[in-house]
Amino acid sequence: MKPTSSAAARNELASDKAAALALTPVSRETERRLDRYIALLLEWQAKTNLVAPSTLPHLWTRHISDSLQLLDLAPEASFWVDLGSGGGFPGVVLACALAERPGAKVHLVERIAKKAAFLREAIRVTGSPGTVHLSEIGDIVEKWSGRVDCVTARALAPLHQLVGFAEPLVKKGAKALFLKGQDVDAELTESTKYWKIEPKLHSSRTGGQGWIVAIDCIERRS
Ligand SMILES: C[S@@+](CC[C@H](N)C(=O)[O-])C[C@H]1O[C@@H](n2cnc3c(N)ncnc32)[C@H](O)[C@@H]1O
Repeated sequence: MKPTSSAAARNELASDKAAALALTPVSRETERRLDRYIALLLEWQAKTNLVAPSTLPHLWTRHISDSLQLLDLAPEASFWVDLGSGGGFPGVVLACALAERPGAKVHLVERIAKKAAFLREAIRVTGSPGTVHLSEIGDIVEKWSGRVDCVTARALAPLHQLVGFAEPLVKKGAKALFLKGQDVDAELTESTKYWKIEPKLHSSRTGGQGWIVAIDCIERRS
């Protein structure tokens, strides 16, 4: 798909944007930031695979709304850590949405240099409160010293691994919010072999078979 060269593709994306903003409304300022982010993502997508090409016509509903819906599950959270940010979902979207909240900050952790470079550029062009860490997740979460209210991950790893990644941050008081697909029950069963957790499941507002797993407390089984 070549969205910028096709009027039909532009129209499709515009109607997808309208559907997404009806589902997860944002302020005018946030919408402008998200527009800049999407424009950059489409530019970079030609040289770096940031999202699955099949999802390009539905960038707003599949990726932007999917990310924005997390805000309602942690309305007071100002300090976020997004693990394995890739093309910026949900991290960059959250940073765009939190830009008007004084003092808010989103940390984005990504181990691939090219993707981290994209994330830095996305934070710059959107003027959002984000910091990109080019790092392995394991290296950074163990020595995290700042405040963290919420830790997120999407399309990163099976749930039992995500719980392990998030454990040091949840022990510091963070709530974990993981975006998961239809196999969430099997992933929860597997996770409880290794971890004592009391997850809350929220069905995704973006349709399909998606779930958000919210976890406030993590203890390793001995
Ligand atoms: C499939 S992508 C998902 C990206 C994004 N969260 C999304 O939903 O579109 C997973 C990303 O996590 C990064 N990643 C995987 N394991 C990681 C690790 N141990 N430390 C840091 N980044 C990691 C990968 O480089 C990749 O960019």
